[in-house]
Amino acid sequence: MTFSSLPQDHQRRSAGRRADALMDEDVARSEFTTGDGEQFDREERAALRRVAGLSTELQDITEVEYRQLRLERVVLVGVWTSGTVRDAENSLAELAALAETAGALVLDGVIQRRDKPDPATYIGSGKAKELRDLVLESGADTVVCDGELSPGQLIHLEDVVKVKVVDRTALILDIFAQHAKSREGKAQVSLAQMQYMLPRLRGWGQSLSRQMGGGGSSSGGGGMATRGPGETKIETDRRRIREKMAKMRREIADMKHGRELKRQERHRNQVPSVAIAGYTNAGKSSLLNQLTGAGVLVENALFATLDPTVRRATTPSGRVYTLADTVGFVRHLPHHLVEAFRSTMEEVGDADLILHVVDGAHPAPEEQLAAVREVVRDVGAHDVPEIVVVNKADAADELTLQRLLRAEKRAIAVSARTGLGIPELLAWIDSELPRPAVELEVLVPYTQGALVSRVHAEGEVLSEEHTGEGTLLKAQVHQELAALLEPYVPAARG
Ligand SMILES: Nc1nc2c(ncn2[C@@H]2O[C@H](COP(=O)(O)OP(=O)(O)OP(=O)(O)O)[C@@H](O)[C@H]2O)c(=O)[nH]1
Ligand SMILES: [Mg+2]
Repeated sequence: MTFSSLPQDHQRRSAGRRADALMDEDVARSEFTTGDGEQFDREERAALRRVAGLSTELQDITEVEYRQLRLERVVLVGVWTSGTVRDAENSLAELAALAETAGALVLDGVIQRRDKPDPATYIGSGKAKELRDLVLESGADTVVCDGELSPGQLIHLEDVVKVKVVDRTALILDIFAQHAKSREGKAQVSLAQMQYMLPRLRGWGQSLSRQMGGGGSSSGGGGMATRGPGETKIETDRRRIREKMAKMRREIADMKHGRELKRQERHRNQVPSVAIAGYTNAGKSSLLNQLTGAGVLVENALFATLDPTVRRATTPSGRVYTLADTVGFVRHLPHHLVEAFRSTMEEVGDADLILHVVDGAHPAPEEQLAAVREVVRDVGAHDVPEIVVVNKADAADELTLQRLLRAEKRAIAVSARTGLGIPELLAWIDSELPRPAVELEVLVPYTQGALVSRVHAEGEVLSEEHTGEGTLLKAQVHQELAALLEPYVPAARG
């Protein structure tokens, strides 16, 4: 990613770029909207509002030409049904970031105020024609809609704007497909893509049948032609896809079994686990790197991480725990994907502690917190203790930080970039990890040094003394370690 994808960057840029008369008019109009519950201004309803500053087109002509060779040129369109104009613009800015992450060049973005999306064409039919003009004027080859469209809406809107129309769901699926690395991650994404594709086959099938009809089918006999060849073709395609999906589900179930075993292993060793969850681009991977020194990919792009990474880490007091990085959340995460990515969510549900990372420099961090919590609740992780880690404190404004820390009882401000607040966070993690259950006193001979190290790493050492016979330890350890130490309990040796 060579250009910035952060929504707030768009906003910053948009603030300084409102010279254009049309935009000025829009800005002026937006002052009439004061938010929820108010009757929509008539003019507002009629207008296709241009969201300023969304274009990521570069001024440098050589770079533009280079990018035009390989990137799709897109225009974004959203239907704004509730909330303030800022909410609507944020949503479209996020869509722009998603489109860029998918490798597209965003030329323009518009939103329409409506009670609900038009059942036929998503935006109103009149607006769809205006959108067609915008597409022509900007030279776009794709329209991206900020929602999940029905198969019919996609087809009808495509008929009007005469370029490819994709929705938010398809876009996110595409990003996931580009980024998934592990075999399981890849399988899950293609399963989700097939699920999304299945009800939308009709459209492709229809145009296919038209083509075939034109070419003249070779079936000859009129008797069996009660069904068009196209329809038969769709049915075969559907069946093939269903079979493939079933096969894929079985494969995923097998892979899941392997992961399950690994997790049980970790459980048996009673290594406490901490899961990092949070909205996409909040800085989860950066935090993992800060806490463990791991070299996990950090990118100013949405969904840089699509496979759960688990690292071993040590608290300041020397206790070992595992830290899992997870896939980021996004609003309106396609339903099939929530299902498909349950695997990484399961890490979250199973953890002893959740570090919920939120980007303190984002314009709407509270919304991100809420969106993540909704999914966390969905996977049954509601009783796992949570620490809210307000990240990017170096870039966030002080008021926002104060507001978040006041609202969230268990929160801490950090910067994964500068290291600010990290020692405090580590100390907090240390105090939150479950305490080992068995307290014992042992005299471990010096030949068993490895065992002493394990007590340090996995248990809690209360006192340690080096005697002539070995290390005299008073410690709290988990069951398994207690069993290994059993022979060295002085009383047992008589
Ligand atoms: N200013 C600032 N930027 C940060 C900080 N932490 C992370 N970033 C930046 O935020 C962007 C996203 O960081 P990642 O760690 O990849 O975020 P993530 O939550 O893992 O993102 P996904 O895996 O894409 O969901 C990168 O450009 C980071 O450099 C911070 O403390 N301060
Ligand atoms: Mg990441």
